[in-house]
Amino acid sequence: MTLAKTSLSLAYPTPADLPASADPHAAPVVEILSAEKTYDNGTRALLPVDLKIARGEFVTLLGPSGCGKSTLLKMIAGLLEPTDGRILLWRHPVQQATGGKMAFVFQSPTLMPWASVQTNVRLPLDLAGVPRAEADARVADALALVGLAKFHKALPRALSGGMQMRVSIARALATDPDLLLMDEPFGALDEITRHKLDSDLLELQSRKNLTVAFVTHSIHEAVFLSSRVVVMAARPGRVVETLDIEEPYPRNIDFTTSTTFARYARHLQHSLLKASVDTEEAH
Ligand SMILES: Nc1ncnc2c1ncn2[C@@H]1O[C@H](COP(=O)(O)OP(=O)(O)OP(=O)(O)O)[C@@H](O)[C@H]1O
Repeated sequence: MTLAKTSLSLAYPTPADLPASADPHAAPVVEILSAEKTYDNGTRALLPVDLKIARGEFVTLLGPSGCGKSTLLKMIAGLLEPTDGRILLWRHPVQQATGGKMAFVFQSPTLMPWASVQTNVRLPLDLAGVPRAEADARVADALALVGLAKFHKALPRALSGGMQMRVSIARALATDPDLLLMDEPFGALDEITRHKLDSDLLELQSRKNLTVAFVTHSIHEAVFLSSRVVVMAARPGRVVETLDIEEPYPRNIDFTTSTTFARYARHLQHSLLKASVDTEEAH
C-alpha cells in the first residue's frame, strides 16, 4: 500500500513550521513501526501503520467510524498489543518506556460521581503514592490550568459536559505528562463548547510543551488543532495519507475563517471521500 504524504501548495506563503515547540531533530516520542491489529474475532482493525511523532507535535488521527483510530491510539498507550509490528515511546517498547510520561483522555470524562472535582483529579496521584501535600498542589495547578479552580469542591453532576471534560483533562495534566493521548475528547459536546475547548487545548499544549496524539472524525477540529493530520479509512482500517498543516501557532478563530483553512478542509474532505469510494469499489 502506498502512503501519500501531502503538503498543500497554498495560494500565498505561510511558514512551513512545526509548532514552535516541536523539535524535528530530537528522537521521536512515538514510533509506530509497521504495527497492525487483527482482533481475536478476525476483524482486521488496522493494516500495517508506520508513523513517527516528534516532540511538541500535535498529530490527529482523522477518519470515519471503524477505521481503527481508537485501536491505534490504544496501541500507542499500551492498552492493546499490535498483532504484528512494534510501537516505541521515547525509543523503548511501550511497556518499558521511561523517557517520559503519558496520559490518556477518553471520550467520556469517566469521573467518580460521588467524589469532588479535586478528589477525581487527585486519583492518579493517590494511586501513584504521591504525598498528599504535593498531590494537592498539583491538583490545584491542574484545575487552574483548565479554568476550574473555583469548582474544586463541586460534584461532577453539578458541572456541564464541557466542564466535566475539563476535569478529565485536569486529571491527565496533574500527572505532568509529556505525551497526551486523546480519544475524541470533545465529540459529545456542543459545537461552541467544543471550539472553546479546542482553543484552550492548543494553549495548554504550547504552555506545557506537550506532544499530542488526538482522535477525531471532525475535519474542522483536525485542521484547527494539528501540525499533522493522519487520514484513515475503514474496512479494513488503514492510513491513506498524512497532511502537514503548515499554519503557524498560536492559532485563533481567525484561522478557521481563512481561505487557507478552507483549502485544507476541502482537501481532507476529498481524501476521506476518495478513501470511502475506494473501499466500496474493493467490496
Ligand atoms: N475488541 C474488539 N474486538 C473485535 N473487533 C473490534 C474490537 N474493538 C474494535 N473492533 C473493530 O475494529 C475496527 C476498528 O475499531 P476502532 O474502534 O478502532 O475504530 P474507530 O475508528 O476508533 O471508530 P469510532 O470512531 O466509531 O470510535 C471496527 O471494525 C471495530 O468494530
